[in-house]
Amino acid sequence: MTAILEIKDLRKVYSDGFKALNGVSLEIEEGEIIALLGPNGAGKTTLISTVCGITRASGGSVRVGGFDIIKDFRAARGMIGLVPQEVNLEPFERVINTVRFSRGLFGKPSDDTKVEAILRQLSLWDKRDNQIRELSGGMKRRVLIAKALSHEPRLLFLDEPTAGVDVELRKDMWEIVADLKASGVTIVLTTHYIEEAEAIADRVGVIAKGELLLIEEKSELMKRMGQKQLQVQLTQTLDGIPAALAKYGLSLAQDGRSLTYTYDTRAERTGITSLLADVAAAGLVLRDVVTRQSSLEDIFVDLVHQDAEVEA
Ligand SMILES: Nc1ncnc2c1ncn2[C@@H]1O[C@H](COP(=O)(O)OP(=O)(O)OP(=O)(O)O)[C@@H](O)[C@H]1O
Repeated sequence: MTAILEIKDLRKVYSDGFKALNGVSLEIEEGEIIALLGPNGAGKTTLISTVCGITRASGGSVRVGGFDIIKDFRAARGMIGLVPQEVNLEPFERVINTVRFSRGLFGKPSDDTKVEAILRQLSLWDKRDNQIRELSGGMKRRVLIAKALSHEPRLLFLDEPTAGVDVELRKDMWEIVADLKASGVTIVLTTHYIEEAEAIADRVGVIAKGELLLIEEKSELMKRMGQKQLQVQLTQTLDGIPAALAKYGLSLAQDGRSLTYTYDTRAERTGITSLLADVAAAGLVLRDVVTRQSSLEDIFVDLVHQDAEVEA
């Protein structure tokens, strides 16, 4: 596989001195779907704008399909499609002309067969002669995607494609993204929705305060999510973990009144039955037992939180 996007140590300092990107490095293989998760103001839009040449980087480098975004701007930009967060369409323009015009902006010869294929892929062909103002919000978002695809880019950025969209439309969008991937387009999307990243991404990146804290295969993250914790609450207070329970790798709560056991839900044997038997054999009396599943959301919150602590 070849990298369609190579970002090295990308930095952005805005004119007011604000550091929005603090050395982000990232490689994306052709055909992947990457979801970038991050809280408000994390730098997601700045990252996309810099790659697309809308914002100028303060340091670092970006190559798209091997082309440097500064030295070979036209070639690099021609490979990218951008679907912005905000709907910025001309209300009185017809759908088909909007897409034709965008294609022309990239210097591509007019090709109505291509435009038709794009409109059909996005279920907009029946609306081709409608004015933009006559479309629903979901259709307008699809027009934005059609525009972004008009010059046949290989890498598509979707900046919060489902922000403020209802559940049904969100699922439609996920299907569109899956279709685009099947047609060979590499996709980078930003989102606040963890379930969105879970549903469609191959890899998930977490950005906070201008730094990429993690980028990992979704399946690896899912493995971590497979971990569950069992908290054994006791009637007595312990000073330490009893030797008879050493093999379970337990952690003792600060107040000495509960033991926590971490296990893999998908393992053949979780070890819970023998743990509880050994707890009883060690003379400990249970007050309660609580289980908890770690989710992608926990991982996300932990990471963002740790980052804030390091900085404090
Ligand atoms: N033109 C600008 N001048 C100064 N600061 C800016 C400018 N544009 C963005 N910022 C700041 O850079 C930081 C990152 O903004 P950015 O829009 O990239 O975040 P984001 O992760 O996309 O957030 P959201 O999820 O809210 O869209 C924010 O603190 C923002 O205020």
